Amino acid sequence: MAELIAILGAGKMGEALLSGVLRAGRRPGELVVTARRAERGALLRERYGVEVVTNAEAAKTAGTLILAVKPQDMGALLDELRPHVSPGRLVISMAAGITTGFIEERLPDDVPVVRVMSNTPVLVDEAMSVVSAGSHASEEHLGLTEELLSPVGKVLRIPESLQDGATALSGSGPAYFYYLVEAMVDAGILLGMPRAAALEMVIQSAVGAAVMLRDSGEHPVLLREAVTSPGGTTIAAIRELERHGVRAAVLEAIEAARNRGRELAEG
Ligand SMILES: NC(=O)C1=CN([C@@H]2O[C@H](COP(=O)(O)OP(=O)(O)OC[C@H]3O[C@@H](n4cnc5c(N)ncnc54)[C@H](O)[C@@H]3O)[C@@H](O)[C@H]2O)C=CC1
Ligand SMILES: O=C(O)[C@@H]1CCC=N1
Repeated sequence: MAELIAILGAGKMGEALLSGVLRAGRRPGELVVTARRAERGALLRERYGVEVVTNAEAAKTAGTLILAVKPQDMGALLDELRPHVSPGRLVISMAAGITTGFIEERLPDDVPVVRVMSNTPVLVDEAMSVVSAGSHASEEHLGLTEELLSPVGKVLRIPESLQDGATALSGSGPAYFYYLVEAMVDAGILLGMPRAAALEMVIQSAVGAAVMLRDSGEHPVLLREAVTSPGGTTIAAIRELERHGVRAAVLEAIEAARNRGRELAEG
């Protein structure tokens, strides 16, 4: 039997990964989950057919432990796991801000830790996941992590020093696009459109733009220039975006997210 994988703290991200790993062909018997609330565990058991165990049981039985709790809950979870984790286990953390050093300090010596930042498009196999090795994690551990994540999207190796930046850029990234969609739909309402029609127009424009960004091989600047006719409508909108400092706001917003990530490990 393949080694057991445990997802500890299966909330939004843990469940998204669980569903992705199952879609990728693993059997429910190859996975276990832990949950703080019994009802949450029962729901996951019913929805996916996976066994729900305690954190201690997961640590004792699983070869790979995926930590998917909030950063604020990580210290308490690691204290609970410490007596049960042996050096053979691979620990993968999905938490924002929490460094591999934070985890290594709280677990027995030499436990390999890989830090991952993924995003919610895991749910549609379009995640962006970035991975970094802790001080005891080898090429094999990075490879195992990539094997788990690649069926649910793209995976990139990055130095751990860039993890908080990646969290701000791609971990939180989907939220910025949803926010822009919301704002554009509001603009449609302002222009007198029915909400449903505005939503359809904006979503399809977003999907079309995303597919062109991914598949055309063109730089985003060239794609935008192709939409922006001389003396036309698009440049009138771009002038307003520039006048309101939207580019500077994006730079500052993403820097603020990076800085917040740095604070999270401090509790
Ligand atoms: N939501 C997102 O878009 C992303 C979240 N993340 C990271 O993923 C992690 C989880 O985030 P979400 O899924 O959004 O949060 P969530 O709150 O939906 O899930 C966390 C789950 O862990 C459970 N939990 C807490 N302590 C526990 C314990 N000791 N034992 C068992 N279960 C426990 C909670 O009850 C909850 O169900 C966070 O560290 C976050 O930084 C990373 C990338 C994207
Ligand atoms: O907002 C957060 O803290 C998490 C991490 C990246 C996306 N969501």
